[in-house]
Amino acid sequence: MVNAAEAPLLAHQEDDFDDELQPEAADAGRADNKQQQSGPIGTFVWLLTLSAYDTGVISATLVSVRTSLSGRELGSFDKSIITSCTALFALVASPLSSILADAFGRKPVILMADVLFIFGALVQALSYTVSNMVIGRSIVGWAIGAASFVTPLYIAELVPAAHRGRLVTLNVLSITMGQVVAYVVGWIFAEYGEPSMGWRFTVGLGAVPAVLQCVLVIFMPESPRWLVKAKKPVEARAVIQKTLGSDQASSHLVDDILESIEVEIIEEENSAKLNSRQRSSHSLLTGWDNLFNVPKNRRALTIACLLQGLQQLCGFNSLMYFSATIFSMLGFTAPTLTSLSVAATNFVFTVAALLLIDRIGRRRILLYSIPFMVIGLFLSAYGFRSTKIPPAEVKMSDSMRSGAFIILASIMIYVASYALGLGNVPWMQSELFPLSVRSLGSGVATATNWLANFVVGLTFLPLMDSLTPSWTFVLYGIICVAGWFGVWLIYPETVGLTLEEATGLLENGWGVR
Ligand SMILES: O[C@H]1[C@H](O)[C@@H](O)[C@H](O)[C@@H](O)[C@H]1O
Repeated sequence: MVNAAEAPLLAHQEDDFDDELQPEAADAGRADNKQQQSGPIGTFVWLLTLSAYDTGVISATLVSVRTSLSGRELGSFDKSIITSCTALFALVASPLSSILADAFGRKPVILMADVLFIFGALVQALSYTVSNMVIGRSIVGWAIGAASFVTPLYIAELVPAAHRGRLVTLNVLSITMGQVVAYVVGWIFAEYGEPSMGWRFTVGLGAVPAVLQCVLVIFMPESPRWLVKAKKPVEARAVIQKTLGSDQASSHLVDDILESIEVEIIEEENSAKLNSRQRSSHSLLTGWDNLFNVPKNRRALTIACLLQGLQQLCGFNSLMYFSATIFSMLGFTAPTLTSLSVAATNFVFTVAALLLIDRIGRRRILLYSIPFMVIGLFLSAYGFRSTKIPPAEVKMSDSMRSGAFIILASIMIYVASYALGLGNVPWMQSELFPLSVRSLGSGVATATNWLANFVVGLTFLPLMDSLTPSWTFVLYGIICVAGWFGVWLIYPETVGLTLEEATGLLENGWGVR
């Protein structure tokens, strides 16, 4: 997802910048944060859960749809396409929305995403054929791609400096939280709703946070950074004044902040010009050239793509999307409730990770947690092997039940260890890149994430059918083992380093000692 890509980048870079230039400004910002957190921006940040609702909602939907689409039970192919088209369109939409956000501002793009969320939710809720559902999920994919890119960017540009550093944290938290909400809603409608209608409410409810966000956005200001870039300093000034709270913000402080934004934009433009002159190529290509041909940038990109690719290819989202399908196949009587444990464990251990990550370190937390993912995957493979999957009409025997519980327990081990490491660490990607290629590098790594997400969503059920469930889980286990060696070989520890030190590590090699 492009979501966390830009946010941490701006967070760190502007944190340092503001703190260096005007200590009092940063202090005032910090004091002001406490007020901001509970204000509209706090609400706004939590509305980020919006894009995640739509990734979590599919699990319960797939088992509740039954024959309401195209008048037949969904096959593996239907389920795979319905699920993965969302990731595919998100992948295309995020780079496009970054162009729109530069041309027209952040607010119009957020509004556009909200309209797409509402429209997509309605199309899904009113679908009577598989292809209509695919269209609805694809529209939502566009919305997710745009929202996950522009919302954190907008918040990062709007909130006072000291608040921004928390954005990576909040972002992953709100994603996993959105998935929990979607699972709970899915479960309630699957259990208590009218069988052929419940799922329609589950997907349709995706429109509600979008409507709320629309209303909120209309009253929020445009990003001051974008306004300065668009040569509208007077409007930018008014926004800064407003976000600082008019009583505290002396005009001196507002001028300082405005000036710092202007200086930064001029520096960016100058360095872009200089680069393109030095390399005598078109400026659009310079960034790419820098990213691929400067060894330390190439190393940073390799690491970021390895981590993002591994985050998806380890198979986690196949559980996020299909856990209810798996648990109903295993004969659990309330599969949507059982699968809620996946989303809830993911959320709880994400919270734990965020408390631990700065103490244990990124490299170390990955090296410790991935082996437990492998254990969880191999144990579930064993569980699947020793459990005969009962035909739908046959009641479960005790041995079947204990096999099913082994699978459930090992999936929990896997999910918890995923959430502790791989679920979070890749989103710290921006700290690997120097400023000149930070945004581009994070964007490419994020695209790798969506691409791998798409591949996993598309192939999971066909793999379960053709390879058997056991071998599918073994395959994910092997990918994790390979990934562990990759991390061990090339991912240096960056915890506790300044951004310059972190990017400096990759100057003459991988920086792994
Ligand atoms: O960091 C997030 C989180 O782990 C989510 O639970 C998962 O669905 C996303 O794909 C991932 O990017």
